[in-house]
Order: sequence, then structure tokens, then C-alpha cells
Amino acid sequence: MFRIELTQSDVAEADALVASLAERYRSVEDPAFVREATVIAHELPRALRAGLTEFRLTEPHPLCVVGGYPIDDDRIGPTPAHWKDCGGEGRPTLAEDLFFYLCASLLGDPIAWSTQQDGRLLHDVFPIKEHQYEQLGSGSEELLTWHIEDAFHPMRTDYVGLMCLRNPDGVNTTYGSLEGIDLPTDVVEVLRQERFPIRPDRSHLAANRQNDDGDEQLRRLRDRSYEWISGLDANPEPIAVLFGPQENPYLRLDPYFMEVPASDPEAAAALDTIVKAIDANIAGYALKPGEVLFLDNYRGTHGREPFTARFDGTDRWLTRLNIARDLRKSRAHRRSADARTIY
Ligand SMILES: NC(=[NH2+])NCCC[C@H](N)C(=O)O
Ligand SMILES: O=C(O)CCC(=O)C(=O)O
Ligand SMILES: [Fe+2]
Repeated sequence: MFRIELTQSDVAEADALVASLAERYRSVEDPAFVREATVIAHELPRALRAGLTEFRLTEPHPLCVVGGYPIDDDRIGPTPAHWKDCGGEGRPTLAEDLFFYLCASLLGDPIAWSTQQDGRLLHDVFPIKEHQYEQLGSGSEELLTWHIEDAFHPMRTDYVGLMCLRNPDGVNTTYGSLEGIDLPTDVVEVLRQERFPIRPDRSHLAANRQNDDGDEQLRRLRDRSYEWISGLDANPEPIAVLFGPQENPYLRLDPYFMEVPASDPEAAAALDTIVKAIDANIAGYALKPGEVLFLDNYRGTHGREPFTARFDGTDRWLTRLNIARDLRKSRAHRRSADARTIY
């Protein structure tokens, strides 16, 4: 994996920047911060900026870890019980949120899904009791099967960022890719065709909806998004699993939510081949508090190993950002040029 290690003076620089921002902004969701973040990110330590730029431009590996940012476990307080209780202003993790968001801003622009976690930009990923056995980031007892994030969505992002706030049992994030794998050319050809129906993962379904605020227009847009998702759930659209460069093609799949019809055995066999190839090379990495992981969501899949949650405020806690390289690709689904929520 590609690693960027902050030195002591890098940390001091980043801390000073974050401390000054924490006096001006109360949340990374503040539209004024979102507007300024790209400019402010240029005040991060040079080695960090250079590393993230290299990761973005040369695609050296599907994973990039930024290590060395310190976290005061007491100051961030207990791991919350549900994301609906901890978004927006007043988070004890404001400093960590700001640092994470600025790093992300060197790769692209974070976006929010109207259908995920109340339309927040910054998601929380910790175990939620009612989700123990679900295929959700908030699950725990089940292996979170590997996936491209939001694979079903035409506007899924280029990167997924995960910042580790705590991970007391060293639970592994899993990752896989096509690196070192030579798929037969006829299989690749089939995988490049739109023959693979995919359903939305459960995190976008109305069953997980909490948000109902906002004006009339906002509610209508949100209703429309949920309708689109449930339509897709009932009638999955066939997508291509591979795209882009002939060698080292990009990936788009979430096998748990994909089923090829019996009428297309050739496609079923091709999907089976790539899933087995990626499965054979799955690796794991246990994020440490303060580490930020950026996953290249075109090049690598990821998931999470099962664990037993405690539900006592000491559980594993990550935050998550979805980062787009080109906001314009989703412009038709956002309310203004600089709005971040995709409807
Ligand atoms: N294979 C899967 N489990 N896919 C769904 C991944 C979890 C989803 N991204 C979430 O936010 O909860
Ligand atoms: O918990 C992890 O390490 C990964 C979670 C994940 O894949 C997700 O939330 O989509
Ligand atoms: Fe994920």
C-alpha cells in the first residue's frame, strides 16, 4: 500500500491549522467551510500534499494510508450509538473531522448522498445494535463482503476516505484488486459489457431513512431519490463490471447485490471468475487511531472482517467521506454548481 507518514513537524503544522479552523467553523458540514476547504488544504504540510497528489495522479496502489495524526481518546468521547444522534455541530471530533476533510480535498470534492445518513457529507461508521447482522458499515457480527463503494450508482465516487478514531480490537478492513491477476481475454471482454444487474445496497434504502426536514422542494427531491432507489431495487439495471484502460481496467462490482439471470450463463461464469480471482488475494489492514485510509474506488474493493461489538461507548469508530474528482459529472443531480448533495 502507498503510505504517507507525518513527521512531528508535519503534525505540529497540521494541528495549528486545524486549531485555527476550529475557532471559525463548527462543523465540516458548514457551507462556508466546504467552499473554502480546497484553498485551506493548500496550507497542509507540503509532504502530505505531495503524497496525496502522487497517489491521485500516478495510481500507485488502490490504498493510501496517511499515518501519524494523533488522537486523544478521552477528548473524542464515547462512540455514539447511532449516526442520527451525532451529525453536524457540537461533535467532539471537530479537529479530526477538519483534518480528514482537508486531506480529502487534495484528492477531489466530497459529496453527500441524499439517501445516506441524513444527506451528511461526513458519515460515521460504528456498530449499531439493530444492524448487527446487516450488510452495512454499521454491522458487526457478519463479514462485510467486499465491494466497490456505491457500485450500483452511476455517480459513485472516485475515492472513499475512512478515518480511524478508534479500533480497540484491531478489526481489519479488507481490500482486494486485480493487481497481479491476469484474467482470460474472453472473460474480460464479457465483463466489459452491460450484462450484470446490480441492486442498491441497503444503506440507501428508505428503511434506513431518518431525514424529513427541509423545504417543500427539498422533500420532493429526496422523495424522488428514494423512489429511484426502490425502483432500482425492484428492477436492477445491468452494468459493466470492467471499464477504462485495456490493461489494469477499473472495477465496478458489489457481488453480494448482483445476480446474473440464468438466461446469460456466459456472464454468470465471467462474474464468478473475477469474484474468485479477487477473493483469492484479499488482504486485511487494521486501521490505527488517527490513520486516514483513502481507497481508490475504481481500482480496489474493500470490506470489513466480522467482530463482536460492545455497545458501551468503546466500540470501533471510523468516519467516512465520498470524494469525487469531477463534481460536474453529478451536476444534473445537484441543486447548484457548488451544492454537494446528490439527489
Ligand atoms: N457488500 C456490501 N455489504 N455492500 C454494502 C456496503 C456498505 C455500505 N456502503 C454502507 O454504507 O453501509
Ligand atoms: O469498516 C470498515 O473498515 C469498512 C466499512 C465499509 O466498507 C463501508 O462503510 O462501506
Ligand atoms: Fe464500503
